[in-house]
Amino acid sequence: MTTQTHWKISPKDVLNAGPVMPVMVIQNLDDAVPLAQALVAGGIRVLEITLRTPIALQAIKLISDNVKDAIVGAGTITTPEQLKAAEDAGAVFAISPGLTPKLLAAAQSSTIALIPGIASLSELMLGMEYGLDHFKFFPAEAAGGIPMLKAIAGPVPSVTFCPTGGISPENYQAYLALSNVACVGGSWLAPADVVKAKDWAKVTELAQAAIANAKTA
Ligand SMILES: O=C(O)C(=O)C[C@H](O)[C@H](O)COP(=O)(O)O
Repeated sequence: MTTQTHWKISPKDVLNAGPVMPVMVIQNLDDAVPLAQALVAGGIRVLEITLRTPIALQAIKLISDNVKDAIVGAGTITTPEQLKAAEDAGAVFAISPGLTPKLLAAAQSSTIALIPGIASLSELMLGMEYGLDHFKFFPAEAAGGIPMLKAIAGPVPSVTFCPTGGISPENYQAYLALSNVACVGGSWLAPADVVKAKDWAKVTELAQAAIANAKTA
């Protein structure tokens, strides 16, 4: 198995840093630092900033430079060019919704960790051929949810997942209880309306609740 010893952080450390990973869609650059600070204040260190908005790379740079306890990752990475841009902006890991041989190959020579998404056994096996054993499971609910993860644990027990897509306060504890799940991802931790209202206290409250309820899972 190839090991990515040159990555700034290991996918294992990213997925084990906490039970929940917020999927952040930042529309206004002014929101980037206060939103990240609010999540960190609530006990969440690993942040996924999606490349869904034009200012996402600037947001990654601002948060990396100004929120010292945050472990900053870029989401929605689909190409080697985006991986490079995320690396240049200061992200220490990248998450992709899926995987391609081109992206997997580019990650081998990147300094930042790639946590690619899979939704099938063949995609998983392709990622494993590149030495990976930590993946996003996306879109979790639509791609088979908990029964799918339990089924994968049969033939491939050595792989760990961060299920994302359709995860909510109602179902995340059941995912966390699975042997092959280290954390879950979701946009519910940074809801668009709460961010728009700049209600940072609410963001901290959501983070604290997610962590506290994960412990009782
Ligand atoms: O943009 C990306 O990088 C993605 O891959 C998708 C996100 O992780 C999910 O869309 C989050 O799903 P929800 O929590 O159901 O909103």
